[in-house]
Amino acid sequence: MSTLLEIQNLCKQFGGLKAVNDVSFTVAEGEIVALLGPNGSGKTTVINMISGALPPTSGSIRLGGVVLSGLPPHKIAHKGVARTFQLVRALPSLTVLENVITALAFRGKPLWGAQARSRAEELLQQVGLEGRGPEHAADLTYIDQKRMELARALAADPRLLLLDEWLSGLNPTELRVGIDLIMSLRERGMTILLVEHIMEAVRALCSRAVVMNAGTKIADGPTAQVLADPAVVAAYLGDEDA
Ligand SMILES: Nc1ncnc2c1ncn2[C@@H]1O[C@H](COP(=O)(O)OP(=O)(O)OP(=O)(O)O)[C@@H](O)[C@H]1O
Repeated sequence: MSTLLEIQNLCKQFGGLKAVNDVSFTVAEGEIVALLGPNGSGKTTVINMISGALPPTSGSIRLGGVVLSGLPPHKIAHKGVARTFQLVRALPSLTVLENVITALAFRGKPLWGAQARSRAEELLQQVGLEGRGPEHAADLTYIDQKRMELARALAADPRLLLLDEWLSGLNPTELRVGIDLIMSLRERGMTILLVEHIMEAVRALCSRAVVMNAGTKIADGPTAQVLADPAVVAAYLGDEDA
């Protein structure tokens, strides 16, 4: 497998706080990698730097060899990075179909009119919302909002999908559905970096895990091995909320 995402010596400083401290890791093409760590360990800050929401203090981020660090979010999106957020960010007054069509209009090669409509319907089918296009986004259940958010991220035809706690807040039945949906993306060859606190999902989905603690990378390897690592267990035990 060839390397798609390459993060080298990444740092982010907020005043006196080193939120991300010299972190390096890679994600290969077609792989699902978990980015783990107790609350406040710097995971979302890493995701924010990959997507361009925050500029790194130092270090580099490359996608397929192309440097992303320092570019604004829309340019990074056009180079193939899409993300979901911890809290769903949809357009509640629009229909489900319109929400996806809007995302198609903002991608690197925008789609319009009938082409956009047909691609949006295809994406809705892919996330399990077939035929639900005319419904108002505000009326969707939580899992369906999550599905729609995923369709909006996939509208960009990303090379790398960043899922920031996409599965959080789901009940056990919905969680199973969510895990299956991410598995179906993996079967289509999607490369995913996933921040997640639900270990059941991490074990089911991720071949590899990278663990952070207090801004520093403390483990990186096959998921089962990493989760059994005493340093990882100790980091989580030190965090009552995890
Ligand atoms: N914009 C910001 N300004 C100042 N400090 C920040 C900012 N964003 C994050 N931090 C701090 O950086 C540290 C890492 O936060 P981050 O949100 O990346 O952690 P996390 O691992 O994603 O946590 P969680 O699992 O709770 O989402 C925390 O101490 C946080 O308070």
